[in-house]
Amino acid sequence: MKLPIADGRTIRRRLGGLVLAYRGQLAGVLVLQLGAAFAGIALPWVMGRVVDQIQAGTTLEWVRRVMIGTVVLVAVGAALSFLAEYQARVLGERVFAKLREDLVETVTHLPLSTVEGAGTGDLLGRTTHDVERVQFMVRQGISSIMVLATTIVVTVVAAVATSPLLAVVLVVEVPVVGALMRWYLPRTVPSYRAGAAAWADLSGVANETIDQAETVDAARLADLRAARLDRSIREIWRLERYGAWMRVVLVGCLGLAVLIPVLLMALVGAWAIGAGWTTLGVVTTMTLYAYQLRGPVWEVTFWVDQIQSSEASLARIFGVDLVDPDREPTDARPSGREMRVRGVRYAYRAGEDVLHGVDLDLRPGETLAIVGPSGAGKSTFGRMLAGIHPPTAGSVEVGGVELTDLDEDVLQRQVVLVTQEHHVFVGTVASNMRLARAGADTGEMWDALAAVEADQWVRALPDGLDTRVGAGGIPLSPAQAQQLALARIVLMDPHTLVLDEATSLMDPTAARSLERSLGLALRGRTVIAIAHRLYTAHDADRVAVMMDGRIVELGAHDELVAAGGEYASLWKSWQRG
Ligand SMILES: Nc1ncnc2c1ncn2[C@@H]1O[C@H](COP(=O)(O)OP(=O)(O)OP(=O)(O)O)[C@@H](O)[C@H]1O
Repeated sequence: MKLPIADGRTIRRRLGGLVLAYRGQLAGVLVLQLGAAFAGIALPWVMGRVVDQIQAGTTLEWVRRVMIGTVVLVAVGAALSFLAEYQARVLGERVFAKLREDLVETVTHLPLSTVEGAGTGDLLGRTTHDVERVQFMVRQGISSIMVLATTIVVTVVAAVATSPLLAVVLVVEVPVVGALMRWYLPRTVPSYRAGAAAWADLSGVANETIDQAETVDAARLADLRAARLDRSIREIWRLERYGAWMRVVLVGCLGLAVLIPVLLMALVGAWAIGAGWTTLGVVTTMTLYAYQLRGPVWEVTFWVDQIQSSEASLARIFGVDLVDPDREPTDARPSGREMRVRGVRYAYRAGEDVLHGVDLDLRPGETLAIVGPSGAGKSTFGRMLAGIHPPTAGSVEVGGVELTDLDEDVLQRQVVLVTQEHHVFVGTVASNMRLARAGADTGEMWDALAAVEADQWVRALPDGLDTRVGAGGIPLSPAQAQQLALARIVLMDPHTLVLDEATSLMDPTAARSLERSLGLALRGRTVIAIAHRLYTAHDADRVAVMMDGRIVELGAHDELVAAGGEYASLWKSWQRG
């Protein structure tokens, strides 16, 4: 399964939305650029007048005055250009920031099942490589394209006003440039798209290999992974080389094409002067206009190329938005803490159920251990109970409301999944805590840390809550990272917790101190413990035995042992060690 890719219409609609959102600033930039463009066309016009006046026999004083005026005009034009460029760059940065913020917002709310199905590599490629590819376009393209558009339009209008006849020469290059682009684009656009996908593939493979380095080492997969990376790199090399070759050809041909109007203007102008249709001054002005247009026309093709190459990346960035949500939250609010599971089924792949109609009623405040052999569906069921995956069929309700009808803020105050992976995010201790509740104040954070006995080591950090931790900051031990995660749970304050192997990866000493913290975090909450060691089950109020995606036994430890069923034999064999 791949993440969707946006079509041309969606890209235009999204870009149009961005432009609309910044229309005020855009209009401001446009006014400044128009001013700069008018100053730009004045110079050739003045030169033409000077030539005509000199021919007619003017005074040196007149020429001197005109030249001083021209210098002032150029200075004003330069100042306007600077302001326009500055404002356009600021605008570019704003639009790019908005694009990134929107993407982060979308990505952080993607249904987990979609991300898992598509693989994290694809998403990573879109949020890194594709964003990098469009950033040049958005940050610099906006200002450059606006400058080009205003310069070309104003210059052509001025040329038509100066000499409609000679202005025709200005457009002779249009069909030539058009033909070049028609040759170039259909050949390169598909390679841009393939290139974007190949880069995403490369980052996915590299990321997966680094992430799973231990597995790669253990299974001696290094050579296979290296060969896989080589394949990706070779494909990128092939596409990039093709793209570079096409650009070399295009640039060479364009260099000649943009010279056509300048040469032609001088030739046709000379002929028109000879025929008495125009003056040397007008031809001077028109030749200078043709010369001035050379750069912008060249640049337009550069930006058309950039737009095409960015379009492939934009299609992938905006495509993330097209993922269907796996739930539609409503305003419904639970009327109690009881959780009720009815007929829950789940399939990672269509038609292959790993849960086959599970029923369960949880009693508020109880501890329920779920035990069973590996692959029985315990973790999958835990994710249903925490509202992470909506069930394929059936329902999981809290206080009479389906978990998937609750919006994220409400859901995390009801039930939270605690896994064995506790990532420390780069940032301060406080920012790590505020992931649980953005508005938490310092007092609440200290209370939460104290609740899991983590306040002492946080106080001992150089800047307390404001100490930077994680990669690049002060490294935290696995136990500290897990305590931080538990403190986050205290901040979220859900009434129910699903624990999936919460302490199994710890070394025994760390595990004991952590279990104290865990015990403190669990106090007063309903707990569903996915138990991989049966003493967790022994201490629980009730035990559910899961086999092949079904709960086959449910009751207190002693009752189940006495009943002599599956649990009794599991318990016996576990006790034997
Ligand atoms: N992301 C996934 N994609 C596809 N199949 C999956 C995925 N996760 C689990 N499964 C499959 O679903 C079934 C139930 O797995 P689950 O992890 O829920 O069992 P478990 O009882 O928690 O096992 P364990 O104790 O080994 O963690 C297994 O057959 C497993 O291979």
